[in-house]
Amino acid sequence: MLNLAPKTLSPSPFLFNPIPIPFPQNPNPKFLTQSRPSFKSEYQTERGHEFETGDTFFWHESATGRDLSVLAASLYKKSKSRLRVLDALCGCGIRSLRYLVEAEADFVLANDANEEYRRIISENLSRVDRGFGENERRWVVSHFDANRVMAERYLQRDFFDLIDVDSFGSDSSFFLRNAMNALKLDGGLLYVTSTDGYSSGGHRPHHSLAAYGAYVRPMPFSNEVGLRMLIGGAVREASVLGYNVTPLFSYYSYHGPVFRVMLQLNRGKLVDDRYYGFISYCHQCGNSDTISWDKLGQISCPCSDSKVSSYPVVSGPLWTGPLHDAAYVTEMLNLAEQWGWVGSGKGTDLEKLLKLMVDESDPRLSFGYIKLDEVASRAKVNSPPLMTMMSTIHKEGYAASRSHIASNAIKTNCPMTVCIRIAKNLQECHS
Ligand SMILES: C[S@@+](CC[C@H](N)C(=O)[O-])C[C@H]1O[C@@H](n2cnc3c(N)ncnc32)[C@H](O)[C@@H]1O
Repeated sequence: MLNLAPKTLSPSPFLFNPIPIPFPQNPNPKFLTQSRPSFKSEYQTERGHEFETGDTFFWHESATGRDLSVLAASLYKKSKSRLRVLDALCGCGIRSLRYLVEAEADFVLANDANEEYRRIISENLSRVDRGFGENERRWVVSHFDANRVMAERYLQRDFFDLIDVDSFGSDSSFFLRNAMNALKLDGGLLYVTSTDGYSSGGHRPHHSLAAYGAYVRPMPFSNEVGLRMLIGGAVREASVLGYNVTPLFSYYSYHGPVFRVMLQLNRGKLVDDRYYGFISYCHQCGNSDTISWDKLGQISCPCSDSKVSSYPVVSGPLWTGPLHDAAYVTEMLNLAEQWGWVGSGKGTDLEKLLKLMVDESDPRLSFGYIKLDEVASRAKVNSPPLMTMMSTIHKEGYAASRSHIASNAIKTNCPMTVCIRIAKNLQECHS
């Protein structure tokens, strides 16, 4: 039986072989050597926590991504009364610190392959249990390749409730199999990241095929495709292991750009092909659709007279199901309000984001989003005002919501032809 009690500092007593892997052997050296964001100050404050960043890889633009994961982790702790976290690529350790303080994690293993970060991570985490004896510490720092840490935890049957794989700049698919193996599979959480805007934009389909198992073509809602590509890759990997995946929230940020998804894994039902399939986009008429596996040979588009159209381009397989669990996101919003992060007329970006995520979860909405610039260009009118467009779409009996991904776009089940007609009418009314 493993002792979960707080341990001394690295090298981690959890690991089979406490000899760190030297950098050149790291399987992903490109990631370690890439240029890092620089800051004037070596100290930062986030949600009231002061911490040192020094020369570590730290982006304050990722604060919202950290807020979201801490909220989800805290809800998990409240429902399961336990929370063991692996912060597998921890940088300066800010996430580990926040999981310990805000989500009240019982234990955090803060790992970063870069040994030069040892002092900074340890000092940042020392602030958490200040006043406690060394034996009462809830955290351990290690410096190994993340895949190695996860594989060793799995072999020791020492599982985590939450694994955070912040693989900024590299493919999280590289870590997925080991992360899933090291996760508790009665609802354990896996937070994964991609910064692969080229692949989601359809600019390197062979790479997206290799990394995420999806051949991705250019589509106007490519940033949502990026989230679906990331989830789809995890769905495929999980189903190999006999697990199913539920996205709790999916977050796109244009800083990077970064795609982050919080996935819940459970044993049992394998990949649900209702939610794992193909997406088509017709450049001719602007309509998009999902295509199930059994309809792959019969792709046509409403704008085409012929049975088999040459117009739609197809990407996939991707996750085609809901991007968020609306109930979970609502609980996150309530918790954020309790913590004073939102509410009282503050109208914070986090509040707007969480509310948009709930709106986006309306089951009547189709995947993707329609950019109003595209509607305007097809209708040959000026770009229609977003709120007027949405209310007119509602009046016509369709569902519509704003998108957290693109500010001048709507998610809707309204066909492009109807959007074009509405945009033309709006222009006529105002001229
Ligand atoms: C995006 S940064 C982490 C940022 C941090 N999670 C935060 O929120 O501030 C990625 C980190 O992963 C580390 N890293 C790169 N490859 C790794 C690997 N294979 N295993 C473990 N850590 C790795 C890098 O040293 C870098 O600090």
